[in-house]
Amino acid sequence: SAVLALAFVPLLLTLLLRSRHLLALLLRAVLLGWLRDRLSGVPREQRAFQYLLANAVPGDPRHVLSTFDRWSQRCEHLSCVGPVKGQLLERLLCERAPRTVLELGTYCGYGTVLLANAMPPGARLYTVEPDPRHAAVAEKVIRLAGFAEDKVELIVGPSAEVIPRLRERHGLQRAQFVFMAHWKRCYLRDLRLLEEHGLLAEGATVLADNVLFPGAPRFLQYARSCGRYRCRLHRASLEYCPAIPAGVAELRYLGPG
Ligand SMILES: C[S@@+](CC[C@H](N)C(=O)[O-])C[C@H]1O[C@@H](n2cnc3c(N)ncnc32)[C@H](O)[C@@H]1O
Repeated sequence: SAVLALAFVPLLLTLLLRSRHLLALLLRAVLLGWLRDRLSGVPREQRAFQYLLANAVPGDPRHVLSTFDRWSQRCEHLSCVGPVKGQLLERLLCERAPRTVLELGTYCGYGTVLLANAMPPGARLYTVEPDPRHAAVAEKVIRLAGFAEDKVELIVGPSAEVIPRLRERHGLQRAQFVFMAHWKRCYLRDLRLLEEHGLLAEGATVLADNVLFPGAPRFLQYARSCGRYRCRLHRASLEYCPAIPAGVAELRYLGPG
């Protein structure tokens, strides 16, 4: 049995070597974050906001974003879209100039600030976050970056409850740009909800983050096969982890068909 056990050593080493970046992420983002939360009694999102307050220039969205990036790269990992995929978002927003933008999954407001900064003048952004603690941080970050309620509206609640009442309660007739960055298992359900409630404008862009890792295979399969979208996959790396490959799906809504 000792010989058998020894035979597994190279296999184990190979597995460890291959998944070293994932293990490092797990250690940094989950274990260390949890430990710091317990020791300090302050959640990491609040710690990030304190860093922003001390270092970011109020009213300067670009500076707010770069301060966030510094925090995530040097101090603690945050699951924000980050600067690399952020460039793709900015480019698409510039090209498409949407008047109405919807973000699912606000977290600390990084993506919200990035989107709001790249939208054309007069455009309106609705962002949805179910966790009240994250929403409280995001609200402060959005206002710190200089965006008022008439430009960016933060809606607290889970997407499945918020989407059906977006029109009546929040006045969103149709979204021309949707950024999905919440739980991957909700992507397909929420895309279908947006379709059912007629909330996607014809030609709308739906950008879905991290569809390869952690991954949203059913969403991708639906988007590619239902005939309502033109799909493109942008290969990138996971936020603040250049060694972990990731992908962003860009969907162009062709109409109900
Ligand atoms: C990866 S973070 C979003 C990052 C953010 N878009 C950014 O770029 O800074 C995912 C967020 O989705 C939120 N979330 C989870 N389930 C959700 C749902 N059903 N509807 C809306 N947001 C959800 C989580 O609470 C978390 O804050």
